[in-house]
Order: sequence, then C-alpha cells, then structure tokens
Amino acid sequence: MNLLKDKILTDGHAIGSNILKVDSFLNHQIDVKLLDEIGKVFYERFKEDRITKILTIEASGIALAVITAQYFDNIPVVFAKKTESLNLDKDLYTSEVYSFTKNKSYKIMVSKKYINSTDRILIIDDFLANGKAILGLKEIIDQANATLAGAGIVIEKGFQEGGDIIRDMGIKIESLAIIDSIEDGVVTFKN
Ligand SMILES: O=P(O)(O)OC[C@H]1O[C@H](OP(=O)(O)OP(=O)(O)O)[C@H](O)[C@@H]1O
Ligand SMILES: O=c1[nH]c(=O)c2nc[nH]c2[nH]1
Repeated sequence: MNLLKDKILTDGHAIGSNILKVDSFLNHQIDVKLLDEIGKVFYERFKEDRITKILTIEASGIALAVITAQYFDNIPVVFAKKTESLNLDKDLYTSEVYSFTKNKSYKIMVSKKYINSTDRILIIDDFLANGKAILGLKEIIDQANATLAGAGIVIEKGFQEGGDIIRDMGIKIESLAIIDSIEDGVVTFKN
C-alpha cells in the first residue's frame, strides 16, 4: 500500500535495527484518514472470506479493527483484554502472549460470550513481529471452535520470524507494508 509506505518513510523513525516508531500516525497519535484507507484495503483483501467478526488485542489494534469493521457492514469487533477487572466476565477464553516491545508475557482474555463456533474471524493488528500476538489470538479462536479466516496486518517486520511461522501454518495473512530491513535509520520494503 503506497500511501502507507510513503507515510512510514516520511514520518516513521527507526530505533536501532529492530523497532520502527510510527507513533505519530498509527499507535499513539492516530491519522484517521490513513486508518480509513487501511480499513478499505483490508476489506478489499478479505471481502470474499465471509468474515463475521474482527478480533484484535488491546491497545493498538482497536482503532484499526473498528475502522475496518465499518467496511464489513459494521460486524462486531472484539478485543482481547490484557488486564483483569471487576467488569470482566469470569467465563473466559485465555492464552499467553509474549510482548516484543514490552519484553514481558501477559495473559490475554476474551469472554466466552463474544466468540462462538459459527464465527469466521479476521484478526487485525498494527504490527507482526515474532507472531506471538496472532498465535495467542488463534489459541482463543481455537478454544471457541471458531474459524480463523485470516489476519490483516498494517506493518510486518519481514526480518522477524512471525510472518513465516503464520504463513507456514496455512493462515492467510495480508500485510500492507512488509519491511525488509532497518539499517542505519533507513527502512527498506519487501513488497
Ligand atoms: O508479532 P508479535 O511479536 O506478537 O508483535 C506484534 C504485537 O506487538 C505489539 O503489541 P504490544 O505488546 O507492543 O502492545 P500494544 O498493542 O499495547 O502496543 C503490536 O501491537 C502487536 O500486537
Ligand atoms: O510500534 C511498534 N514498533 C515495532 O517495531 C513493533 N514490533 C512489534 N510491535 C511493534 N510496535
């Protein structure tokens, strides 16, 4: 997606050779127009997949999931929670995710009320790095006997292992920008 790649080149910043900082438009301050264009592209890539629900993980995936859902006739968005709270149901699907950016593992939780066996789920997230977030969400989808129809990712870091792991599992992934490398502050793309 050229609009996205141009935005990464103009407004993204490398932190070392592993982290891309895109917090001015994607995961802290949000460029709503860009997100809207991203939502349209995800719809084009998954419109034949009979998606019934979008699943993401808090926090960064939520805005993307909501804007994308509007193009799928306002299907529900469910986001996995990372912290226990009094207003969270007790009957939960859970799994464990290691966060690459936070360097720690946490439990993710989804109420059993919100995913069921007839659902065909589209996972939406801002980044794919080592694939832990997608794998954790897949585990929850599997527990619910629902179907994982695919994953829409805004930025895949192609130099980390997640993309290969997920594709080798036969899961459809659509990444709108795939980064080949980040070297001396310069970002190059694969796609
Ligand atoms: O492929 P992975 O190695 O799982 O990396 C991708 C995940 O990492 C980031 O989440 P983070 O833990 O930084 O939380 P955030 O959504 O609050 O930014 C990002 O939002 C993805 O969910
Ligand atoms: O803002 C981010 N930049 C990254 O490089 C990254 N990798 C996983 N999650 C990420 N989030």
